[in-house]
Amino acid sequence: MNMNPLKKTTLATASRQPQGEHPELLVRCYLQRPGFTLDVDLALPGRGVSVLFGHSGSGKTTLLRYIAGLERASGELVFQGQCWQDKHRSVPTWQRALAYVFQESSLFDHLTAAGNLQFAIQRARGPVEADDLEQVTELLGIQHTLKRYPHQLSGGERQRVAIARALLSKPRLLLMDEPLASLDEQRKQEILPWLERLKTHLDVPIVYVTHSPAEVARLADYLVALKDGLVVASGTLNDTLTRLDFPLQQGEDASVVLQGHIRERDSHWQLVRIGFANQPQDEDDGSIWISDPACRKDAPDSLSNRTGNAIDQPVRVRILARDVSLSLNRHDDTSIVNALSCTVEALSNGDHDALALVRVKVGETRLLSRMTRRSVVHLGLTPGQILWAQVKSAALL
Ligand SMILES: Nc1ncnc2c1ncn2[C@@H]1O[C@H](COP(=O)(O)OP(=O)(O)OP(=O)(O)O)[C@@H](O)[C@H]1O
Repeated sequence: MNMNPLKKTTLATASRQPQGEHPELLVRCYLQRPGFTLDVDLALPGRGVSVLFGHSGSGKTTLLRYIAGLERASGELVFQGQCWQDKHRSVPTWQRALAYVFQESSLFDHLTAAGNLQFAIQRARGPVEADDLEQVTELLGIQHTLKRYPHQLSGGERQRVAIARALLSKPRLLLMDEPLASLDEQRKQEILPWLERLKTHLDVPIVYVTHSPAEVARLADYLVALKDGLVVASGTLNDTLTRLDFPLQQGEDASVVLQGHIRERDSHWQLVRIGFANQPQDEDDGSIWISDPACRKDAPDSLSNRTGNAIDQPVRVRILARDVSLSLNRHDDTSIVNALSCTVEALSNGDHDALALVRVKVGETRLLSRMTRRSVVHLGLTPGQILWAQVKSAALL
């Protein structure tokens, strides 16, 4: 679906330019409250999902509301070459081509789901064809909800209708403020695949607020970490997650999220090979074997080996730093299937005095390994050193 093909312009100054992307949203914002200052200078890419991540009170919602024109602050805001705010003017929210999805679905209770969608269609920024309505309801899997009122829907269904309503207003930018926050864990797991579909099928850039590492791993293409109103890191998902000082990397959950493709299936041992290089034949950038998701009892049809369409399917894989060990020599006398030749890039102290975090490079792919500082000294690890990374397990997201 291509409801809103994006016009590409290059706007950012070099210092704020997101790598590998055309910046489409330039945000400079300065706002002071008692005990809190938001001071941000960012260039966000014009496609995919940019996640604003940070602890409670770090300023995520305030920044999103500023982009929407709901928060007064000094600064500058330029979206696709259009100035929404500078020191002379502030374009009102209704004139900004955006839609906002809140934590709670905010549907009209007296209207059915279809009525809520019609409300958006009547106020849309451009003509909404019958096809658009069909595509959006299919994309979010809400066809069965259309005749029902909000109180007759589950929390996840209500949120999906709210997202559909936002899309049918034909925004050129979608802002989502913790859209899963009001849902229990099971509902979150239900709705995440729909959000993943959204990002794959939609040409509208999304700015998404969350403090959930799981949502970052599944949805983010570009990541901005906020702390006490300041940007402490920003960049593509892989660049930020492999920074040793990134807030998400402190603790047991330190991990990288790699984007790759299913390259090969071993039906005898029920394993698949995930390659991280762009070319199927190129294994230099790393390639790991994991248990075949199609053989799980709850495997979705799209991954099923019976359909035969899974090879070359793009996937995301999360590898925890604690599941990666390093050794000077390659060992074949181990139960660990994946051994990758790698180069040490950087080392830092871990979240505990006894622990260290080591970043290694396998071709162009970066992994993190969490180990004791004693092991670092024992192996004599230094940047540039060539050794072997053993990946104990990896999760297909
Ligand atoms: N309307 C308001 N008036 C005054 N202070 C506010 C207001 N809204 C938020 N704040 C304060 O501004 C700071 C940033 O709040 P904000 O809601 O942007 O953080 P957040 O990162 O989105 O947090 P959370 O994850 O809990 O939603 C906090 O110190 C908060 O207490």
